[in-house]
Order: sequence, then C-alpha cells, then structure tokens
Amino acid sequence: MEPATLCAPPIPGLFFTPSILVPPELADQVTQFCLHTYFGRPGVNQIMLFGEDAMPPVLLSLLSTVSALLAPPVLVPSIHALLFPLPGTATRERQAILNLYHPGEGITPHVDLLGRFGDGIVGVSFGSSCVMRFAPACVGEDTEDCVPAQLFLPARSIIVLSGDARYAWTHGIDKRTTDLVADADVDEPWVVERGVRLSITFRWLLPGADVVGEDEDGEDGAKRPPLTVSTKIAQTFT
Ligand SMILES: O=C(O)CCC(=O)C(=O)O
Ligand SMILES: [Fe+2]
Repeated sequence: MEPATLCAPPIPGLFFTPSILVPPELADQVTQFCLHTYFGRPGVNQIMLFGEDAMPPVLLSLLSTVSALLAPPVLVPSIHALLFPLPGTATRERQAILNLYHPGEGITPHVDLLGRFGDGIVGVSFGSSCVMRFAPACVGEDTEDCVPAQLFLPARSIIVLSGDARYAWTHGIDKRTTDLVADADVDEPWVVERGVRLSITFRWLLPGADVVGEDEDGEDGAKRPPLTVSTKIAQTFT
C-alpha cells in the first residue's frame, strides 16, 4: 500500500490545509444530529438534502463555520466566492450529500456527475480519518505532472474540489480498515485505523438536478441505486 501524504498533492483546484479543522464541539453536534436523524435505520448509508431550506440549523452553522475557516487568504477570493456567495446572491441551489462509512467501506473513484453538479465542491470529514485517492480522469494523462495521489483526510478536515480537481480528476476512497500515512519529516510511514466516518459534501445543483431520476448512473460512489424522487426532501437510498 502506497502511503498517503498529509499535504495536498499539486492538483489544480484542490484546496486542503490539514491544520484547518472544524471545532470539536460543532463536529460533535453535527455527527450526533446526523447519526440520529438520518442514519437511525439499519442499512442507510447515504442521504441527500436538496436546498438550504432542507438543511437543519446544525448543517447551516457548519456551512457558515466552514466559510469563515476558509475565508481568504486561505482560499483565493474567487474560489471562496464560488463556494460561499454572499447571502441572496447564489445562482444555484445547494445540495448536501451525507455518506456514512464503516471501516472497510469506501467509495468507487468517480467524477461527481457533470450534468448534475456545478463547479465548487466542499467536503468535511467527521468521526474518522480516511485516505482519498485522486487519479486523472482520462487515461493517457498519467504524465509526470499528473500522477495518482493519496491524501490523508483527518476527522474534522475540509477539502475543496474546483476546476481540474473537480472535472479532470477522479476521487475515491479505497475499501480498507487501515490507511498508511507518511510525513516528509518522519522516516517511517505509520498505520491509521479507520473508524466510522461521516462525510458531508456540499455541491451546487445544476438546473433540473433536484430531481433524481431512475437513469441515475450511480456515480455517487455507486453505493446504492436511488429512488425516483421529485421533491426537495431528505432522501434515503434504501
Ligand atoms: O466521503 C467523501 O468524502 C466523498 C464523498 C463523495 O465523493 C461523493 O459523495 O461524491
Ligand atoms: Fe464525489
């Protein structure tokens, strides 16, 4: 197993600062609320919320906390504005996708659906770390500057995918119970056990994308086929 790095690989549009973490109290509130509210039934491992009106206060407060944590100069102003437009100026509806992983589970490498989601994706890890694997989306692009990479995402860390990182690279999580991590300052890589991880990813819905159709190609990690839904409500893939 190739060790993952603690710092972001040089993929244009990928922003990740390992020291920037959601405060522990808020992370606990988000995790407890989501586990109890959305993941109480056995077998449910993915939830989508369409529009900020469908998001509970704790997720809205997560959004504003993440916006503050990533405020320039952490993110360049244009990327921060893409993810967190001023109130009343958003041109698209936001979706939150919540994924629950037990140790040994992962998500198939994918590019988030091009026809469904816009540019600017922000994901937060809760409860456990994992390693996210990145690879060029098109074969043949695996050149010297374009090598697959593995990034260690600690619990409470925040990752942003935009531009190439969103469109030209796949991201996925290997199905493993442990991850191997390396630090340039430390000789030996070390093993990190995975626990139960909740991820919350915010994306922009393209027009018409709040309707999840039966033709869904299962891109969202191909975890479960979705139900057909037409309303902006919390949806479980059961
Ligand atoms: O769990 C994660 O951090 C990734 C989730 C993801 O890539 C997705 O739902 O499209
Ligand atoms: Fe994704």
